[in-house]
Amino acid sequence: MSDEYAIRVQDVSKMYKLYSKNSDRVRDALGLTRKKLYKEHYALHHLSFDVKKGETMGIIGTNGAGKSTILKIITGVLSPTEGNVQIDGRISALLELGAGFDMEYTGIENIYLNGTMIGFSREEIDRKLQDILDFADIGDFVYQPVKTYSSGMFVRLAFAVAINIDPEILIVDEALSVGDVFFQNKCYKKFDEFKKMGRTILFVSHDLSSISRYCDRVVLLDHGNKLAEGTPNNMINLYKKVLVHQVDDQGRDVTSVPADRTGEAEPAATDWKQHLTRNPHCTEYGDKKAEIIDYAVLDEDGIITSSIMKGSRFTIRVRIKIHEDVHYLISSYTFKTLKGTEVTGTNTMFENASFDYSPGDIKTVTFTQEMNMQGGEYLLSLGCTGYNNREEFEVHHRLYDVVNISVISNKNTVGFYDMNSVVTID
Ligand SMILES: Nc1ncnc2c1ncn2[C@@H]1O[C@H](COP(=O)(O)OP(=O)(O)OP(=O)(O)O)[C@@H](O)[C@H]1O
Repeated sequence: MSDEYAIRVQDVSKMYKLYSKNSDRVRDALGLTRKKLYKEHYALHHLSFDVKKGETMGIIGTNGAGKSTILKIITGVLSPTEGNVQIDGRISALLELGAGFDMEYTGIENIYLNGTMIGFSREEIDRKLQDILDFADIGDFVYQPVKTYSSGMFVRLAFAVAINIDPEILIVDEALSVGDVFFQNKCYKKFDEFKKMGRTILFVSHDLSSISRYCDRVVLLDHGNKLAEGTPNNMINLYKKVLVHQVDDQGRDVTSVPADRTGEAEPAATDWKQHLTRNPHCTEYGDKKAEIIDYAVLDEDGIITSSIMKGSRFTIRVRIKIHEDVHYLISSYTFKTLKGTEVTGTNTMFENASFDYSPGDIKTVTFTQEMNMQGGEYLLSLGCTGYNNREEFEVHHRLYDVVNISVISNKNTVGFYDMNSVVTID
């Protein structure tokens, strides 16, 4: 393999045999029949990509896309059905929580166990021990069996071992999401140091902000196939379309989404919401004198999506059917954190956007604004309320926490909101 590459994945396929009965598996294993007793399931299909030395490569894709499978093949935990993988450099992998750890052993014993598995001598591990303990920062718990650890402590120790044994290639699968934010921050700092030292990182995550912030290139997998490979932002945009089924198996756009930006007459019937996953725990109520019949969240390219890049303009669109004579109608939206704190929101009354309507009308309300919330997960609520002719407040239709919106960010500040400070230093 040329010196340029740390990892070369060449035409790798992984097929699992799926048996409908356990007895079929046994009969097949014992060679008792010539009949094919299983269905073939390809977790990976002719996958090829290269990771250059010094690169941070991300792998993204929906659940079951094959991300963990390719990492396990690269680290040698699984063997491919076809194809091959070439590695140049000492690998340290942080895959599933617990892989390579013995639950009955203490933290210290596991450090030695892992170190020796990777090929270090006891003396070498002795020299690294303090760094590992400092990084893990789990105090006296290192003397306890790891089965007593919380998942957070566990990942601290596992990451501390993985990163401090001086690997040339670091492979991380999602595990960081378990730690608290400060520990995550410490790990990402270590990533930066690592990158500066010219080391290679292969990184799987559902956290698109981290992918955007740390990766040089990204491979997008879907159902075991490589859909595309490219810059983080291009791949994240394509992934957002995969999430709402707007690409074919070659990564091409296949749906023209009806929520238009052209100002043409609105089509009578829309079904934007089918492109978004509705929160199964959404609370819905109201007298339905006016009803929210459809809604969409669109990114700056007019694509319906539940992931918005921080700093970009985006749109919330709501279609309301007016069933009865209502006096003063208000359409609103609110973003909340997953813990239920309201972060921001507005409505047509605050925005002085009153509108005329009559029973039987369908109105589309469009809110367009810049996404300035921090990277993270939020719940969007929509409302259609108003005042009757006695000036009493009425709730016509509310969809509380109807969709989960991810804000993707490669810069975070403190709190919920970014004031976009301009900093100068004299
Ligand atoms: N031991 C197994 N036997 C059969 N099928 C398997 C096995 N392990 C994984 N698969 C299948 O292989 C496919 C890829 O799985 P993999 O875990 O690599 O996906 P992933 O992209 O890492 O998903 P996630 O994001 O949910 O972790 C899935 O369809 C999964 O069901």
